[in-house]
Amino acid sequence: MVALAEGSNDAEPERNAEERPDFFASLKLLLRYGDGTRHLLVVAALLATLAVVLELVPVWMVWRLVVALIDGTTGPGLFVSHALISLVAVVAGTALMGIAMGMSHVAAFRLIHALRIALARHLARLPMGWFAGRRSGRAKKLIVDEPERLEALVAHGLPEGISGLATWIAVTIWLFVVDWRMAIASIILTPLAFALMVIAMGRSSSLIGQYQKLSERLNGAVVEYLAGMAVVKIFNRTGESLSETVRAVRDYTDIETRMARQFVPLGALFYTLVVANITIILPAGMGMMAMGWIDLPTLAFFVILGANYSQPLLKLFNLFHNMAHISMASTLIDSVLETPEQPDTGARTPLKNRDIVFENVRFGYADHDVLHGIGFTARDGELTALVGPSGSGKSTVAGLIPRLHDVGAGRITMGGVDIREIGLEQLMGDIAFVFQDTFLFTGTIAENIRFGKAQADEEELHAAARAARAHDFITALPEGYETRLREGGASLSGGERQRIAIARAILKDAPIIVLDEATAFADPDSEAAIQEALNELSRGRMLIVVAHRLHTIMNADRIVVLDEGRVAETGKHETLIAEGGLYARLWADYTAAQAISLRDREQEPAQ
Ligand SMILES: Nc1ncnc2c1ncn2[C@@H]1O[C@H](COP(=O)(O)OP(=O)(O)OP(=O)(O)O)[C@@H](O)[C@H]1O
Repeated sequence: MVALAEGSNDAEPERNAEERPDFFASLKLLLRYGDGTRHLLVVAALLATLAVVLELVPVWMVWRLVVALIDGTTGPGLFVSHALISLVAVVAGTALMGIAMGMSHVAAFRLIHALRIALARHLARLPMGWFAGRRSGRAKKLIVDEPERLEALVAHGLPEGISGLATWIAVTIWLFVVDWRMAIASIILTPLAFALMVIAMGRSSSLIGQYQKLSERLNGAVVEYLAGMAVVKIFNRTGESLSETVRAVRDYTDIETRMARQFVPLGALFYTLVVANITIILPAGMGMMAMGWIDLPTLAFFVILGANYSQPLLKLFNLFHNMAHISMASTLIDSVLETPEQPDTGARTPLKNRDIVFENVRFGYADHDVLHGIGFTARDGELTALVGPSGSGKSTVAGLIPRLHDVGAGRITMGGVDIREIGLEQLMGDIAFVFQDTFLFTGTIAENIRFGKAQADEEELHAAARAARAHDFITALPEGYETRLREGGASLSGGERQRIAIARAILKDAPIIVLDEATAFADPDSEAAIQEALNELSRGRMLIVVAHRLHTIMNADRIVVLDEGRVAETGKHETLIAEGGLYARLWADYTAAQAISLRDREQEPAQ
């Protein structure tokens, strides 16, 4: 079978990115999204360098005092002045480092903010196929957790690393100017330390792909466990349902431990070698002094300064330790931002009408084909109904109209133009979509309805809610339109949520409404209210309805009957009934089910 999945190709670059981190990805992000942060970072690095130099002043002062002691030129004044200079240098150094850190943190937070916004915007422009198969925990991790990792690099790593390195290079040059042989003795361990650190980073980055997958699995497992809490409780399956979460936690701990085991021994050696140069300086210096190559003050200079000046490099330890994580996060962010958006011509296309025509449309989700050559016409201003057995592809057909997915083959036209040629803004402006599973955001009811038209005033808002038969139940709530909804609108009934979604669509006032009818509502009153709301919605508009309750579409201008991803029949209710085909069978089943439910309802009071 031909795979028609439109989203499957988009997933590839990111999947590859999961395997190995790109150590330059953070830099790439910083260059691309770091507007307003780069100058802060340059100043922060300069201030931090100055601070590190100032931190070395007391060491220099101690050396001068030692030299004075050796020369016998000390006096109380010298001690006091050197102590004062050291004090001023330490205070100034601490203050400058504080300012530098403040600036680098501001830069980091700006960058993280810019990345989160860019990710959120970009995700909204990706084809829905990209999201298929990705657990919601993963998307949350991508926007919330991954950018956070850059804080360690931008706020700490860059200023501390640059200042540490700059000072180290400057002091090394100074050491060479004083005595090149002793300078070699002072620095000989440092390149070794860095070589070990590079090996340690290589080791931990070999596991980072696995780490990434397990940490996403953990996020997904926890999010799902919490979201499915009601089911877990009802089926009393706390133990079993926890097992996936427990496994995810255990595997995550294992990989963290393995990474630490790979990194820590070499990392600890780095730490030791950076501070161990005194063990070379002392014996080498004593030997050279014995041979008369250097004098005592020079030895003192190297013992005091040479042994201390590499210390700022230790601040790089944490950065190196986290570098694999940071680079992996940046690589993932970069690969998502590089994923091509849903194609959009951006064109404003004049249309002669809004007839929607499916021409031999084929489509499949990632793992299987669902539509096999769909063809039908939904005329402007008419009510077209999509009906068929469960799983026949009705919701999929409806979702193709606002391009939630793009067709695999064939085409869909509006007013004679392929909908992929029409700019998304124009297409989305023309279509309002009411989903089967209404999603309401955390926020007030008013905000949720205004999702249809952000600038709508109160009058328009109430009019839309009235038309959607939602006004009465909203005003009956203690806080009315200002009632805050929890995530997904969990505090409302299914019917109430659907009516808010319809109010949203009415407020949007789009000429085409695509409605994926919810399969069941809690009570007949609610169902009647929704029916009225739908009638209101269809007034003067073109309506395409995925219908389950067939009496709602008896008057449809055209009923398209789907069966296993194909159009089985098309026509009006009476004609289709007369033909005695699939629709007639569906109608017979539906009316029989209605009769049973009516009988049950009539019997209820007697029980
Ligand atoms: N997001 C998805 N990813 C993968 N497969 C999907 C997805 N959505 C639907 N399907 C599959 O596509 C087929 C058609 O589903 P669709 O929801 O379009 O049917 P339907 O006629 O609307 O069903 P129902 O009346 O039960 O809502 C089914 O086999 C379903 O399992």
